[in-house]
Amino acid sequence: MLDHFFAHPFLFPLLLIASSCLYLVIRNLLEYRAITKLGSFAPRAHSYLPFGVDILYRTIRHSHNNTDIDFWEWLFAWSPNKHSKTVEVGLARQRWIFTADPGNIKAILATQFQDFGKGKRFHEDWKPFLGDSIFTTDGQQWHDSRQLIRPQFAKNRIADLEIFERHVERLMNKIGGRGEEVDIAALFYRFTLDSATDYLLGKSVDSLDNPHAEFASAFAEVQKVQNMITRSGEFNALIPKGTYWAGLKIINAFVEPFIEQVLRLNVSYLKEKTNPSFLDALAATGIRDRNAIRDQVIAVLLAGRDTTAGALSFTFQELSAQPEIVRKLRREILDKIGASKPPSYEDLKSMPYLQHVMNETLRLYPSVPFNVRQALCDTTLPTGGGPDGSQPIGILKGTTVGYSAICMQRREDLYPPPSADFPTVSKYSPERWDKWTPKTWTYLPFNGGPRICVGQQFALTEMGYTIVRILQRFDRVSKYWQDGGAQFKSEVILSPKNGVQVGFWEREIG
Ligand code: HEM
Repeated sequence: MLDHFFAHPFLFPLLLIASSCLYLVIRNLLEYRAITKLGSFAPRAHSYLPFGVDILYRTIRHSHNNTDIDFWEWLFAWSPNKHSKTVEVGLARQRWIFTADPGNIKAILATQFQDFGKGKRFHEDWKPFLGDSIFTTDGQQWHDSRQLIRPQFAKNRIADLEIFERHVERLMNKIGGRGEEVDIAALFYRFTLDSATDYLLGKSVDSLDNPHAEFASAFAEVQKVQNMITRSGEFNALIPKGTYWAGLKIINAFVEPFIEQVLRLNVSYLKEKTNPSFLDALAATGIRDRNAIRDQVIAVLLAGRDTTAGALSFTFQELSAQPEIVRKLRREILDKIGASKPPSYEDLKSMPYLQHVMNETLRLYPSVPFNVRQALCDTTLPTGGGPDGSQPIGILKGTTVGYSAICMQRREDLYPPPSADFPTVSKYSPERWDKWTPKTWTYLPFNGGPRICVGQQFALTEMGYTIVRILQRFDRVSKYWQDGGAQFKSEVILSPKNGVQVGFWEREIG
């Protein structure tokens, strides 16, 4: 037998290739049978190279050019039915589904919540940064974190606006009042870091006053590398991680003394404490595990900081381009509380135009534009399959499903036709909210279902408070940023690509 191999040197490699091909054919057949037993296939985006290498290259190119939205639209164009935005792709031998259909997103997030989760891979990739926190886990582990964290965002906890006042005052002191050019986005990122650390730990990192503070730089670096790790999937071992480990050391060294301090206090004292920080409140529940506390605090910091800063930045980008919105918003603010009194939680809620401005920002610029879930069992998605795109799609355990709030919220077919009251979808117009409410599951800046953003009210309060205080002091906003080109980038969280250069004009007193 061995003689044959030596006599025919190509026999062994040929046999190897043939058996690999046979294995692949059988595997694909079995997979095909399993999927068709559950439902249909979605229209497929074709690749012209093995393993979808051309599509992988396309993803990387679009991500590099900050045109991810164009990549998703390119994918959706493979669907023959223009009202179905669900397609599938084979990437590195894995089947991926991409969707911007409200029915499918509702299934992933709510009606079939148990079937889809963040998955093992996400947990592993994020473990060094966020451990076993609310952000990285599924099932019981996630549920326990959610139970622990949710009460900290109850109305009575977020209606205390003292913290925002402290930091917004500092923010405004960095803005000249004679139209001087300032990158307001850069200031908002420092402002939300300061207010979030103050709220979470009871002590701010004060990055508005010390922009190069070690913590701020370390946090930014860790986020950047984490994003690269997440995007590179199977190949993440190739990402250099030196600055990542160094950054984590700095973050932990900053947070740990606060944890040590709070753990020295007894639970009954913490329960009675007036104005407790998030950390105090966590420790008051009796939790004593240092790592668990650290993970939850960092997770909430990550979830709450860039999201709110980005949304504030886009708001002022749009306000600077449309002075009539600034005038109308100021009128509402002055009528409601005047030019100097800080707004209360109730004041903010009773300013409809302010609420419409924030809704409109999050419609065009949802902070988490692209998101992903993994099928935790064999299941289906309700729509997008079959020749006319109306059949359920069969989904096998482990399939990755990408879904996009930004693509869905920019779909013209999900809105009323344009009219005098309702401008085209791409226009920033808070007025459209006067007589219109989006159909359910078509507007999801905070996600939906059991995993809906736990900080939604905190975020809207912080944003509203900041907008009101700025417009009480300044009555005009000049636009210095340039039109054209990609205006945003999406490294997990959407942010303005080149900052937001504007100028503020202090109102004349007297
Ligand atoms: C404009 C501001 C914000 C937006 C648009 C936003 C949006 C979102 C979205 C889309 C998710 C779902 C992520 C996922 O499951 O994959 C989420 C989750 C979360 N958000 Fe927010 N967020 C904002 C601000 C905040 C703030 C200020 C906090 C806290 C201070 C916060 C805390 C959280 C937490 C802890 C989760 C995880 C919830 C869970 O998995 O159960 N967010 N947010």
